[in-house]
Amino acid sequence: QEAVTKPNVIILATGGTIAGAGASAANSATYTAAKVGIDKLIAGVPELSQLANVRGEQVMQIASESITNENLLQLGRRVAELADSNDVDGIVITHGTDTLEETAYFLNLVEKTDKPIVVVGSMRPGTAMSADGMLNLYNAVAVAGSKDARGKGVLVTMNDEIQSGRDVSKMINIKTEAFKSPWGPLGMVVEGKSYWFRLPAKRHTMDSEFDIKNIKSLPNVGIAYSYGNVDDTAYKALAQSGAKAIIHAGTGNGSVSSSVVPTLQALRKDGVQIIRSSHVNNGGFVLRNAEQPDDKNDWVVAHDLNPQKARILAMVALTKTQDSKELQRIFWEY
Ligand SMILES: NC(=O)C[C@H](N)C(=O)O
Repeated sequence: QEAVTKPNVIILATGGTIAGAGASAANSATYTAAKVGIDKLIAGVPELSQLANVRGEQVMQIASESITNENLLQLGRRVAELADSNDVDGIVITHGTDTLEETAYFLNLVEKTDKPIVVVGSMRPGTAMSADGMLNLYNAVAVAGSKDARGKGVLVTMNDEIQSGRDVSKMINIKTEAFKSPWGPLGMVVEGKSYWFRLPAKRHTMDSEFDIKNIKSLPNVGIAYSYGNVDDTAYKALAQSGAKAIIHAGTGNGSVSSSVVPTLQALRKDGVQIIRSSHVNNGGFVLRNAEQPDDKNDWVVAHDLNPQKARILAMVALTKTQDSKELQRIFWEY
C-alpha cells in the first residue's frame, strides 16, 4: 500500500462566534464571541488529524465587527509569511462572520501565493445545539489541504459550500445558511472531499498587482448609506474626517439623490474619490454612466461589489494610484 503524506495546514485564529461561548445549549444567538482559544477548538474536532497535520496559532481574539485596518494588515502579513514557508501547504483562518467577507476579499487581493487560503466562521457558538463551527472548520481544513484548491483565490467554506472570497457575502444573520454569492458557489465540500463547479473570473492572488509586502498602511475610506429623504451630512462628515474616497452605498443602480449630487461633485473637485456602489440585498450591479454621468463627474462605479467590499478594494487600490481612470480599471478587473 502506498504511503500517504498528509498536508500541513496552519489554522490562524482571529476570534468570532466560531470561538464563542454561550450560557446554555439553547443560546444560539445570545453568547459572547471570541472566548475559546485555537488549541481548544482544534482539540474539539479530533477528525482534523485524519485530514492534515494541523497546527494552530492565535493571531488575535476579537469579534469581527471590531476588526481594524491594522488587524487586517497584521493578519495579511502573517498569512504571507506562512505561505512563503516550504512546510506549509494550506492556511485556514477562523474569523467572525460579520466582516468575514471583507477580510476574505482583502486577502484575495494582496496575498501572492497559489496555496489554498480558506476563511471560515460559524453562525452558532460551539456551546449551542446544532453548532455549525465543527463541520465548517473540518471542511475548511479539508479544502486548505487539497491540491485542487490551489490557485483559486481565497475561499470561504460555510454550510458545506465553497465560495469565492471575492463574491461571498453574509446575507442573513439568523440562519446557518448565511453566506451566499450572487453568482453561486464555486463548489461543495462533502465528507472531507471537494467537488468543483466553476472558477473565479476576476484577478486575484498570484495574478494581482497588489502585494501585502508593499502595503505599509491603508488609507481612510468611508461608506455613506443612501435612502429616501437622505441629505449630504454623512458625505460631508466623511470628507471632513480626511476620507480619500467615499463609497456611496446607493439605492438601486447606485443612484444618487438630487440632494446629494452637488456635494459629491464638489468633493470630487476637492480631490476625494467618489465610488458608486449599491446596497440592494441580493447583490448590486452598478453600470457606468447609467444612473449618473460618471464620465462628466469623474466618479467611479463599484461594478458588482457591495459597499463594504468596495471599501476594501478602494483602500488597496489607493495604495498604488490616485488616478480615477486607474481606479475604474481596477474596479472592473478585481
Ligand atoms: N457569527 C459571528 O461570527 C458574529 C460575530 N459578531 C463576529 O463577527 O465575530
